[in-house]
Amino acid sequence: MYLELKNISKSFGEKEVVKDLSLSLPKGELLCLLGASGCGKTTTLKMISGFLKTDEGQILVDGQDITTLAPEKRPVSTVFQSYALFPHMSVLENVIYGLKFRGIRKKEAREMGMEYLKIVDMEEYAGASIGEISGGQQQRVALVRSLITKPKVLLLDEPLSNLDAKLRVKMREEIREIQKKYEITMVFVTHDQEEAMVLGDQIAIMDQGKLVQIGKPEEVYLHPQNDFARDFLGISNRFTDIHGNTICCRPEELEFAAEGSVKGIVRQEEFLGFYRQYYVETMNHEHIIVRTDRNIKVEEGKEVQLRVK
Ligand SMILES: Nc1ncnc2c1ncn2[C@@H]1O[C@H](COP(=O)(O)OP(=O)(O)OP(=O)(O)O)[C@@H](O)[C@H]1O
Repeated sequence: MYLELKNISKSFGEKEVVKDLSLSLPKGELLCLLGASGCGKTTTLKMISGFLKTDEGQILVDGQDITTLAPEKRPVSTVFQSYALFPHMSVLENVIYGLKFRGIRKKEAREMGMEYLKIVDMEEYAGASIGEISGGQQQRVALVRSLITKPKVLLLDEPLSNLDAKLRVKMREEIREIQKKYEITMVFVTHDQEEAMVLGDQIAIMDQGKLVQIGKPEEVYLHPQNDFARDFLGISNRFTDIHGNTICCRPEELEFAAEGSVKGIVRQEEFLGFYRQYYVETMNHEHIIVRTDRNIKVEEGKEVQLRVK
């Protein structure tokens, strides 16, 4: 494995924020670290980058134990949520900043910088100041600034959270494309489940400092190991059927039927373009979300029965 976290833990005072966390990632894969606010994602990332010391455990990159190395000695680079670009420098100067400390001559560094700006289609902005470029463009600059030092592992801490919904989708596609093309090993922190599913070769779900499950998006979605993973990744229903059994299923796994396993009343209907979403209240006052083909139209207030497909 290329990146290995072995039983790492971190406490702040009495509070244990990361608890005995182990995970590994092959070279060239993108891992999405997914979890609710405060579950320890950023703390985990900071331990990999070296900005925080681990209390326990080991971190290995490409077989090298980096647990006690200073941040600048680690073959790791981070793209922060705030981008952390230098406002008084031009785009190009920002991109080549990290090369200064590597003994690369200015001329060569500038040539490299232009090459990297080309990757994200930004070479014409080389001389612009940071304030003159848009949020999406700043994101691109932050990305290539981290890539230019050729880190073995690139860490991204909610890098898209400052962008509007449309740009987020565009930028995540760009990041994925670059990641695949250059076979970069990445850890991408997000609390957006859709982002995690689209981007990740692997998804690691964290809860209260612990790893709940790690696997391919499909694996985690279709075979959640426990209730937390099921509820966290995608929408999940839990209700009691007419035989008294507890049923857990996804909205798309249910359909309206003449004779189903649960009865209820349609409380709300939503048209979402390529599907319809229904909110059904059962006789036991449990709430179920159902997603159907958009051609299936049921009036609000109607009594219905549902069946697991
Ligand atoms: N330097 C610190 N000192 C004390 N407590 C801290 C420190 N850094 C983080 N914490 C606490 O550790 C917990 C985990 O924080 P962390 O930033 O890792 O969470 P997160 O999963 O990245 O959350 P978010 O999605 O909101 O960024 C939080 O309760 C936070 O308040």
